[in-house]
Amino acid sequence: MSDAVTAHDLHKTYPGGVRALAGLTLTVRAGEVFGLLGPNGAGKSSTVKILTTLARPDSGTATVAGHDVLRHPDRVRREIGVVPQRSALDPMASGRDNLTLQARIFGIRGFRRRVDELLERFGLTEAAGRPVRGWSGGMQRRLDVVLALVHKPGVLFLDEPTTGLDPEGRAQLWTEIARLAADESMAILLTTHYLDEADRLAGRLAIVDGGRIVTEGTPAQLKGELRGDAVHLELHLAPDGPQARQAISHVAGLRDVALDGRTLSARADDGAAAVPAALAALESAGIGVATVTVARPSLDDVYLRHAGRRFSSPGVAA
Ligand SMILES: Nc1ncnc2c1ncn2[C@@H]1O[C@H](COP(=O)(O)OP(=O)(O)OP(=O)(O)O)[C@@H](O)[C@H]1O
Repeated sequence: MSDAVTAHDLHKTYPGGVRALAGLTLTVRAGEVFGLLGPNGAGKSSTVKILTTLARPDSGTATVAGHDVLRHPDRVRREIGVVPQRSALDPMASGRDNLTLQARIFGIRGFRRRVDELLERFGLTEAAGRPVRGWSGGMQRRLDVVLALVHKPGVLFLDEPTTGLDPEGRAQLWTEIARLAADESMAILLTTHYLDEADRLAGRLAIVDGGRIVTEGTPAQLKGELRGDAVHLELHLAPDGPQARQAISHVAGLRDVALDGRTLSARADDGAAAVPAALAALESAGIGVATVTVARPSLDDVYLRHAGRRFSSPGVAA
């Protein structure tokens, strides 16, 4: 299967010295949904901007649908659909007028049928004649996706598509995205800072942190790397952290002990069996524990392992 998107060793530093990309490399295969998962500021949007020809890297190379993004940006633009983080809809125009304008820009013949089909498929036919500003956030976002699909792109970029949507709007859009990927055999590059979104939609995903990919694989592979259970112990007092970490580092059955704020995390082949010994060790060190949880590994645990902190740490938006 050919590669729909390749990025090799992308570097980008913005004026003022903010380093957004520090050697990012990724490949999206034709027909797959690839998730780029990372917290705010990780470099996801900078990657999308380069791949969609809206920004240039300082160094590195990239191709989309077989075209070099720097040498043939016009060819790339014809092959891609982009749903940007901020909606590009004209709020005063109707849904149908927004789509018609887009179809004309791309010079699509017989676009009325295509527009009607897409409106129907995304459940927007009834609202299509009304100005977009009166639509719900979820409907507007679905129209953003439709807008990106009018010219039948082979590669679709979705930049944090569900940010700001209520749970119902998110669930509906997830269903549409999953269906799109299955029906259209289109490559989709999805950026998100929602772990559950990446888990649900991406066939493969890469975790991006500090402008580079720290790990990649299928969600199941990434979680499978983490043998056994995830044990999380929340301490009463954050300053106890280092001593608590020391205290449980010798407990039999626990490994990969990490401290983030006042939460100690560890892996265990049998979490339930290891917890009593961990609690006893902490008690004899005079350290109070507020909560204990034992769970199957999640993508959050994968993130912790590779980025060295929890996804939901202060300063890391989840
Ligand atoms: N135009 C710009 N000028 C200066 N700094 C920028 C610019 N765009 C992005 N940055 C900085 O580059 C870093 C990476 O930003 P980027 O938007 O690529 O990350 P992100 O993972 O998409 O985050 P978000 O989810 O907030 O969009 C951040 O520190 C950001 O503040």
